[in-house]
Amino acid sequence: MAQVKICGLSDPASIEAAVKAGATYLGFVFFPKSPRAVTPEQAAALMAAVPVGIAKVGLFVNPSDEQLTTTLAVAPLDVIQLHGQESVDRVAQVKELTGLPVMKAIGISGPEDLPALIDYGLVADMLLVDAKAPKDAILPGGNGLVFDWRLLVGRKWLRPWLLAGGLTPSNVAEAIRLTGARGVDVSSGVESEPGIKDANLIRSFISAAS
Ligand SMILES: O=C(O)c1ccccc1NCC(=O)[C@H](O)[C@H](O)COP(=O)(O)O
Repeated sequence: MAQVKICGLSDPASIEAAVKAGATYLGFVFFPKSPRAVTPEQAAALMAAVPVGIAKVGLFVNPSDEQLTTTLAVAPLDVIQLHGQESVDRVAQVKELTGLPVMKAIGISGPEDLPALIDYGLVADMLLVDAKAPKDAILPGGNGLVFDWRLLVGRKWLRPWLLAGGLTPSNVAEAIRLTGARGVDVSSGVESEPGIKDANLIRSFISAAS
């Protein structure tokens, strides 16, 4: 079974569904422009119901040191996900500052984006390989866009990685088969509308990724 990260959780019922269905990672979005955004206090309350052994991932976009430290003072995160234009050096700084593993998101739209997988793979603990957001997008992720999975076929990886971008209960099994991904991430593919997770879709997605 592939590891599954359900991203953008903001209500207790969805967290319960994800936990019971066997999610490995639960993602909490600390980016105010997102319809999935939570405050550190809201995240802390939601995380109280998460069993030990399931990683609580905090998603940040170009965070300042202050945003990271004030969030961590309230919300007990296990992993930091960086989903902005953070440089390789900044990834290293965030690891040092927080003492936590960092998952760096890499946006892919074509072969020209693949070298970043090596550059960031040298410093990040994990990679999240996602569809690159359009230039005019409000959100750098969570847009339900698929990239050409064939770009990843046969690739040797320096680090553990999750496949993301437009995954749904209907296409996740084929995405895993084609890319060999051992982990997958989903947000909008398990929502009934932007920011509203659907427990049935969460269960279907995790079952299909098994
Ligand atoms: O989901 C968001 O609202 C979001 C906002 C800002 C930066 C990143 C965001 N999501 C990142 C994720 O990890 C998503 O799960 C990933 O992009 C896949 O999203 P989707 O294509 O909707 O499944």
